[in-house]
Amino acid sequence: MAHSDGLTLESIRNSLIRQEDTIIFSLIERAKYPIIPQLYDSRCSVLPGISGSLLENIVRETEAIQAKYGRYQFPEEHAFFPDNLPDSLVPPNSHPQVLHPAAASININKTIWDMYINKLLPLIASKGDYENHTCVAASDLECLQALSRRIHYGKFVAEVKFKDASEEYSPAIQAKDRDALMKLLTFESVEEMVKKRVEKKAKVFGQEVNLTNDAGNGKCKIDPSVLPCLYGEWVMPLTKHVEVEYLLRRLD
Ligand SMILES: O=C(O)C(=O)C[C@]1(C(=O)O)C=C[C@@H](O)C=C1
Repeated sequence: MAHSDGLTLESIRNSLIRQEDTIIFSLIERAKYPIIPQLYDSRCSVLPGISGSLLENIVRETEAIQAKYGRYQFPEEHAFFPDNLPDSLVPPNSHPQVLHPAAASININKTIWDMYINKLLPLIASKGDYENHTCVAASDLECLQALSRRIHYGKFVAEVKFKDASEEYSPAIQAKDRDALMKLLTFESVEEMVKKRVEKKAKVFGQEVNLTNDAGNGKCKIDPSVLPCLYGEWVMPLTKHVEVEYLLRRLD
């Protein structure tokens, strides 16, 4: 069903499908590099007078620049270090506001950061060193932002589901019944399809391409089985968590 803002569950799902490509390409890029412990450990910081890990500092400062130029005016964008961001120099965009204003209070980037560094990275890279630490941090930031956008897109999914069936969702929202909301918004068959598709995309996008052998020797730049695991254990559960958090505030 299309709403006044033009959104449908199908259009939102199409966006999630396209975002899979971004996530998988960014992970394939990140898999080129090792895990450099000095990048993630604040005790190893080589920056005089600066606290926090090198990655934290690069992300914080990159976000400050992007905030200045309007990145966080878009409700699908969430900063990892939202405190003390500079004001945007760009005039507010004129897109209609689709989400309930309470959406702005939901940011689960701390959980996404922890999942990415401690769970996902070890599945796609091993410890080592690479001279250009900043280059690796930039690649981490690409992955983190792509994952964050996808997971927080749950707010849009939830908004459309609510508008499609407010009479079903409202009693569970009023009762603050998280389990009932989770049940209402879960589509197991869709989740199974997503897991199969991301594995297949990783196989296709990650293959070696050469002129003599189209099949690329079966070699893959990233282990395709990481993708259904990433989506099944973290991306979809966290998206659903965002959906529930959003719905709980939807009638405020
Ligand atoms: O497509 C939906 O209905 C969603 O809510 C998105 C999503 C996902 O994260 O991919 C989450 C929950 C559903 O069970 C299926 C898929």
